[in-house]
Amino acid sequence: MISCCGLHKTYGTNGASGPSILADVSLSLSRGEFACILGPSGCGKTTLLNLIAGFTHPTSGSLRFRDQEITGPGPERGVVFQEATLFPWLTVQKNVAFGLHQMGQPGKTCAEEALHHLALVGMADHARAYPHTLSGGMKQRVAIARVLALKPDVLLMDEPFSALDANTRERLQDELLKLWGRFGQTVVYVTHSVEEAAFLADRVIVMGPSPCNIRADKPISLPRPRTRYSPEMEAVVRDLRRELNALPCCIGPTRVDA
Ligand SMILES: Nc1ncnc2c1ncn2[C@@H]1O[C@H](COP(=O)(O)OP(=O)(O)OP(=O)(O)O)[C@@H](O)[C@H]1O
Repeated sequence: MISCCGLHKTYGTNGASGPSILADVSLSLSRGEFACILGPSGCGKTTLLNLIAGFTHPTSGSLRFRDQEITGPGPERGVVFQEATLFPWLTVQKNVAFGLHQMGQPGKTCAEEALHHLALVGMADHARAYPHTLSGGMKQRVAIARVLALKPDVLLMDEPFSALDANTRERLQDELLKLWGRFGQTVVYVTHSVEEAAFLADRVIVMGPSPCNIRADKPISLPRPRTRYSPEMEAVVRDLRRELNALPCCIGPTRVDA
């Protein structure tokens, strides 16, 4: 579904090479796979996600979605950010319908589809509410409904639940897994939480700094549905923590000579 081969990313200015943000990252993701990306702050997790989303371009290397070079964002790759970026002047339903309108669907279909997807995330009763009246967890549900309404093949999620309290985070993780079980998207989920990665992922990709690239790629073979607190889960968490503890702290990108 997604393949990155020898990806390098630098942010240069005026033609000069800037710091090396990603160095030789290669990764293949299969259809329906749930991959978590784990790693210390600043090791390039969001940069990798943004490249797959098409928000930014690799300096070199190849990046493909279904064998086509990724040249920009597309509805087949939906993104959920850490903070729900809803339009404050639109109701919840209109926020979800917005992307469908943009894709040229008729108004009635957009409204119905929006309501249907709000129901999937338990927000249908709030369809007429405005974003400022919602809690953080509710806003994130709407953001997920908005992305799901576009029926993406890939869900790119950048620490989507990290700003929420522990109970809400766990509830939303459960709901995300139910939606994923139902629709089978490929999910790339960036997190700082070892426990979250162990609970959600089929596969955990550990990134490290200096140079920023992939250090480990660990299949998580725990059966689903998973129990958060079990000896098997604790063993996976310990193993992931060992991987992370072996990494140096990220002290910023490596400067590349111009
Ligand atoms: N637009 C940009 N211009 C220049 N440098 C950037 C840009 N975006 C990110 N960086 C740098 O790239 C490096 C990786 O950032 P990135 O956000 O991908 O890391 P991360 O692993 O997601 O970090 P965190 O876990 O803290 O969110 C950082 O050193 C950051 O300063």
